[in-house]
Amino acid sequence: MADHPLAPFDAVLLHSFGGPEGPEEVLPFLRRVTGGKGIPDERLREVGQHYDLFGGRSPINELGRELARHLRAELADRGAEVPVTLGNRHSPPFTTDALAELVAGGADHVVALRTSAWRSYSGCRSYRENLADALEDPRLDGLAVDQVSPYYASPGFAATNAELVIDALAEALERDPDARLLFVTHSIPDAMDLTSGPGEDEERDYSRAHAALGAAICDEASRRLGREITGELTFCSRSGPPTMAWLEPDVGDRIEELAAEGATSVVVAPIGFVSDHMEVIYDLDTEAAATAERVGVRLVRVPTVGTDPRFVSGLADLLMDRAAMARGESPPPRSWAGLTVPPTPCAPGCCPNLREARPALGDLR
Ligand SMILES: CC1=C(CCC(=O)O)c2cc3nc(cc4[nH]c(cc5[nH]c(cc1n2)c(C)c5CCC(=O)O)c(CCC(=O)O)c4C)C(CCC(=O)O)=C3C
Ligand SMILES: [Fe+2]
Repeated sequence: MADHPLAPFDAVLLHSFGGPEGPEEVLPFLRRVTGGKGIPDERLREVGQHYDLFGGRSPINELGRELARHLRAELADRGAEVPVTLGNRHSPPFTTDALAELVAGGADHVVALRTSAWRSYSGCRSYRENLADALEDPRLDGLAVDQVSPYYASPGFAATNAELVIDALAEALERDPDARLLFVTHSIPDAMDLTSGPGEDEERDYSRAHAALGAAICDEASRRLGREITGELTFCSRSGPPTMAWLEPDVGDRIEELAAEGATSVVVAPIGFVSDHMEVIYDLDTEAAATAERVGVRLVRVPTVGTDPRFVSGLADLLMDRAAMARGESPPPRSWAGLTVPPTPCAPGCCPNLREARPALGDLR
C-alpha cells in the first residue's frame, strides 16, 4: 500500500456529467443524455439551441479539468502525489476510458468524487450506475473503486456557498435595502424528489437538503449582516412533458412575481451547482437575466464554488476522510452550521432508479 495520506487510494476520478465541446458533439451528447427517457424532440431542439449560443460548446469539461488540476495540487501539498482525472457519464473523456487510463498508469484502487453535491437519482445513483457499467470493461479487471458521498453539508461546499452569498448580498443590500434572495437548483421530477435520499423516513432529501442549506446560509447572513435575511428555493432547467410534475417554482417565474410585488433587485444563488456550466450560464445568466431585465429587476448572480480554494480544500478533506474509512478508521463526520454529512449515507437502496432496476456501485463495503 502506498505510503501517503490518501492510501489505499492511488488515483482520483473526478466523476462528472459531461457536455459537448463543439457543434458536432451537441446532438450525440443530447441523445446520450436522454436515451430512452422520452424527452420530447421539441425540448431536445430547444436545449440544442442553448449550446448553439455558446458556439456548440459547454464550459463544463474545461471547468472540470481545472478543478482536477487544483485538486491534484492540493493533494500533492498534503503529501499525496496522485493523478486526478476527469471522467464523464455523457461525453468524452468517458468514465470507462478515464479509469482505463488510470489503470494503465498503475492505479488499482481509485476513489471517485462526483461534481454533484446532492442526493437524488440524477446526482447520486445514476453516477453509481455509470461506475457499475464502466467496471464491466475488461480493461478494468481487478480495479477497486470507492466513492465520496454526497457532500452538500460539508464545510467546503456549504460554508463556501455561504461566504459567496453573503458577499454578494451585502453589496446588493447596500444599493437596495429591499433586495431579495433566491437559491436555485436543478428541477427534478416530483417523483424523483420524493424518493431521493437514503431511506423511507428520509424522503424528499433533495428538496429538503437544499432548503436546509438555504436556511443555514440565511441564518449565517442574518448574524453577519445584522438584519434578518430570508431566502426562497427556486428551480431551473425543467424538462420532461408538461403533464409531469417537476419541482417548482421556476426561478424566472418567481423573479416576475417579485417584480410585481415591487422588488427591484434579486440576488440569485445557484447552490445546486458546483461550476458555471450551461444550467448557470444559460438558464440563469441568459434566460433569467433576460426575464429580470424585462420586468425591471436588477439581477445579481452569486458565483458557484468552482475552484474556490475553500471548496478545493474541503474536497481534499473529504477524500482524506474516505481514505481513512477505507483503512478501517472512523473519521468524525464533517459538518457546518448544524448540517452534517452522514458517514454512511449511500445505503444500498438510496435514490432509486424509478424506470428500471440496474446495478449501481455501492458506496461502502
Ligand atoms: C439533478 C440534476 C443535475 C445536477 C446533478 C449533476 O450535476 O449531475 C443535472 C446536471 C446537469 N444536466 C445537464 C444537462 C442536461 N440534463 C438534462 C436532463 C435532465 N437533468 C436532470 C437532472 C439533473 N441534471 C433530469 C431529471 C433530467 C431529465 C432527464 C433525465 O431523467 O435524465 C438534459 C436533457 C435535455 C433537457 O434539459 O431536457 C441535458 C442536456 C448538465 C450539463 C450541462 C452542460 O452541458 O454544461 C449537467 C451538469
Ligand atoms: Fe440535467
